[in-house]
Amino acid sequence: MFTKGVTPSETPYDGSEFRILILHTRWNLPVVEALVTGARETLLSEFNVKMENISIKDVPGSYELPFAAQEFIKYSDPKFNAVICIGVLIKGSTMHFEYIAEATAHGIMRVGLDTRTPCVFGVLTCLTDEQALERAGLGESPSKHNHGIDWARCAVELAVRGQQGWPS
Ligand SMILES: Nc1c(NC[C@H](O)[C@H](O)[C@H](O)CO)[nH]c(=O)[nH]c1=O
Ligand SMILES: CC(=O)[C@@H](O)COP(=O)(O)O
Repeated sequence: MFTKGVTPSETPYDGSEFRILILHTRWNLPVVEALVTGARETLLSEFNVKMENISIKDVPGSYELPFAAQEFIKYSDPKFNAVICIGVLIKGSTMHFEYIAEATAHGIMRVGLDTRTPCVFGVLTCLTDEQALERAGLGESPSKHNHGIDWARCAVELAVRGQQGWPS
């Protein structure tokens, strides 16, 4: 078994001039907060994003992430180079989870495509609490890993490539 996560790019990406929005839910907040910390610390330490250029905003649940991301992108000036949407969905006993997971994934994708601002899908879709803890780097599992780290890497890479122009 290996720890899942994105290997850092061989290209040393510089995020020192970027403005990044971390938009997170208040559902399942203890797990979400660990993911936000993982993303924020990676932006600061691995990519030199300036503290004052990281905005952290919250919404109630994952279903609200796409709409809020769209509005923040539309009304922010100067604009964000990337948005990291963070939420944690945990399966309950109804179909609620399936509808929200599907809508949130499609919504975040749509906001990214429509606004041409990279929108990272930082939403865990877990069947158990333990799965969520493990993927936020919490709990006792030996293979625990904080996916916020991966989402920060993803955001900066896409922001750099957007700035350089994709064909290059
Ligand atoms: N059950 C979870 C939710 N549900 C709430 C919805 O996301 C939404 O806020 C509500 O339906 C109002 O529009 N949200 C999560 O982020 N995680 C869950 O496990
Ligand atoms: C509408 C809700 O948040 C809730 O009733 C959904 O229930 P479950 O998470 O058990 O599917």
